[in-house]
Formats: sequence, C-alpha cells, structure tokens
Amino acid sequence: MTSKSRCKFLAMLALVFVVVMVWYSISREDTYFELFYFPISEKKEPCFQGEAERQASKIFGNHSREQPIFLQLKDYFWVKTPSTYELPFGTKGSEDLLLRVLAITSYSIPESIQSLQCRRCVVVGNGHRLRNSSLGNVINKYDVVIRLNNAPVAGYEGDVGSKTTIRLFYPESAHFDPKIENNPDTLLVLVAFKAMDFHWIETILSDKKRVRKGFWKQPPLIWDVNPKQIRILNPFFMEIAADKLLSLPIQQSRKIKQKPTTGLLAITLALHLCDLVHIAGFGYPDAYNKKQTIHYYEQITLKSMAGSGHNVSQEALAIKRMLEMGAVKNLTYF
Ligand SMILES: CC(=O)N[C@H]1[C@H]([C@H](O)[C@H](O)CO)O[C@](OP(=O)(O)OC[C@H]2O[C@@H](n3ccc(N)nc3=O)[C@H](O)[C@@H]2O)(C(=O)O)C[C@@H]1O
Ligand SMILES: CC(=O)N[C@@H]1[C@@H](O)[C@H](O[C@@H]2O[C@H](CO)[C@H](O)[C@H](O)[C@H]2O)[C@@H](CO)O[C@H]1O
Repeated sequence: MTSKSRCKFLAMLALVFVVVMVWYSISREDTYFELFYFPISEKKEPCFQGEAERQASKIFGNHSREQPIFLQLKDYFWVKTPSTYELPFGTKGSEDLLLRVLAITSYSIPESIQSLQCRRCVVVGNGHRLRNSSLGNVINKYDVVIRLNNAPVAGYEGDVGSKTTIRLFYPESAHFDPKIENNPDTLLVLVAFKAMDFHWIETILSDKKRVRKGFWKQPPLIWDVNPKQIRILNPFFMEIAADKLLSLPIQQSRKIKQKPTTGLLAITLALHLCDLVHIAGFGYPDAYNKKQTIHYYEQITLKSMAGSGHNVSQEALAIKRMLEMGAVKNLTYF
C-alpha cells in the first residue's frame, strides 16, 4: 500500500468511527450524560434528621416549613385564611367549594409517617428511563414512596416497585382503577388547578350529580376510594416550585399558563416532608428527539406535552441544580 492510499484508508476508518459514534449517541435514549447518577448500594443510605429541611431553606427560604402540607378545615371554617391568588397557586374564590371538600376529607399526616425518626423518601417520576431499571426492590425500601398521576405499578413492579405512600393527582390524571394501582392506605393527594377540580372530588365522594364539562380530559365518574385517603395539597408548594425553582411569574396573564410539572411539585413537597429525598425516573429526551417515548408504561412522545404549560428544559436545570447542591440524589441517570 502506498503512503497515499494508507492515508486514504486511515481517513476512511476515522470517518466510519465518527459516523458510528454519532449514530450511537443519537440512538441512545437521549444524550444527557450520566452526570448525576447515584449508584445504589445494598446498605440503606444514612438518614440525617432535618437534612432536607436545611437544603430546602437554601432553595425556598426559611418560612416554607411553617406551611401545612395539606389544606385544613380549620383554616377555612374558623379562621377564613385569605389567599392572595386564585388557583392553581392559591384558593381565592374557591373557598366555599373547598370548605365542603375539606369537611368530608382529612388533612392529617398518617402516624406511620409521623412516628418515623428519619423519613427516607423517593419520588418516582413517570420517565422512560425506569423501564428495565430493576429498581423495584430498591424503591420499595424507602419509608415514603411518592408517585404521580396515573402511573401504573401493576405489571411494572420489578422496575418501579409496588409501594405507594403518596400519589399526587388531578381529576384528568386520576387512574380509573385506583384500587389496582395503590395500596389501601395510599394518600391520594389532589393537586387542584381550577375550581372544577374541587367540584369533581366533591361529587365523587358525596355521590352528587357528576359534571362532565370543564375538563381537558374526561376524569373518572365513578372512583372507588375511601374519603379518608384523600388530601388536598396546599397550593403554596406549587407557588414556591413556580417561583423559586422556575422563576415563573406568579400572577400570569390569561394567555400564559405556565406551571411546574407534577414531578417537580412532588420534589418540592418531599423536601418539606422528608429528611432524605431521592428521585428516580426524571428526565425528558432532548427536544429534537421526536420519536423517543417519554413514559415507562406507554408509547407517547414529547409532542403530547405541547400546550401543557411546561418548560421541560428549565425544569431540567432546576433538577440539576438540586442534584449539584446535594438536596436530592438520583437513582436513574440525568
Ligand atoms: C398530555 C398531557 O397533558 N400530559 C401531562 C401528563 C398527563 O396529564 C398525565 O400523565 C395524565 O394523563 O402529566 C404530567 O406529567 P406525567 O404524568 O407525564 O409525568 C409525571 C412526572 O414525571 C416527570 N417526568 C415524566 C416523564 C419523563 N420522561 N421525565 C420526567 O421527568 C415529570 O416531572 C412529570 O411531572 C404532569 O402532571 O406533570 C405533564 C404532562 O404534560
Ligand atoms: C385551560 C386548560 O384546560 N388547559 C389544558 C391544560 O391544563 C392541560 O395541561 C395539563 O394540565 C394539568 C392540570 O390539569 C397538569 O398541569 C398537566 O401537567 C398539564 O399537562 C393541557 C394538556 O394537554 O390541555 C389544556 O387544554
């Protein structure tokens, strides 16, 4: 081989190598590097009482701890606590409906969580990177497992576990068969975005005439749950997630309706409820990755989220910040 053709051959080889590398990085689920991946050890991670609170105060300020996690009847019945904002960041204008809902539900944190010396929590996002993760046993070992929306456990136990201590949901995201996807004592925490959301839960629990209009997706009309399992999330947590994590304007014009995702809201909640916060199943594909499915349980892409008022790249930065400062740790990659 002459030196010229050897050069040509080496150049070809280099080209093939580059093409293969580019193809590999595109064909990966997404192109985030595994910067924030926390390998799981067999031993339980040490839990330091008040650690998450310390971290939360750095992000959210000192006063957020004084807020109740769930809305309480006494604040609407006796005191009539005024709220600055309408839903979803406050309760202004929805007080009467809310009062009726609070009269038939509960607000307590269960004794099983209350009595823990140190609360180890995991927030399970609905992301595709949980698929084939085999994290089920690891997830089940946390004291508190927080799940989101209609994310299933049945059939996915090996990857996502089967324990559900808390599930955040809104009417449009409520699973039609809550008994299958939750435990009998799971707290079902309603995240209200509009007055109709309170109305929906009232009609379900009091078996009043259902209203079908006013939802962007038909919620269940019959929903087999125990009212004692239901809680109403304090909108304050959505306010601080929007303000402190995403710097969103709190009073938005009618047109812009930006809001944190339920997952980011759940991380915010966990930083206030727990002593240790781990996350799994968080992270969206890059915007150009149009074919990648986003959930561990169904085939839908980022396109489905257009118009839902979320800025997933901004949220990724917020999560990265929390990972970098050690406020949360990640069981999957990010
Ligand atoms: C069509 C639509 O509106 N989809 C929204 C769905 C939908 O309403 C429910 O699944 C019920 O069907 O809900 C959302 O979110 P969703 O239910 O998809 O996911 C729950 C949370 O997991 C995190 N997540 C999810 C997928 C992924 N690839 N990476 C992630 O990090 C996010 O933090 C996300 O919040 C929601 O409530 O936030 C946000 C989605 O925009
Ligand atoms: C005004 C109105 O109902 N807007 C709907 C949005 O709330 C809704 O977004 C969805 O709203 C939910 C609350 O109801 C959650 O925030 C969820 O993360 C978000 O995706 C989208 C879904 O595609 O449809 C619009 O018509």
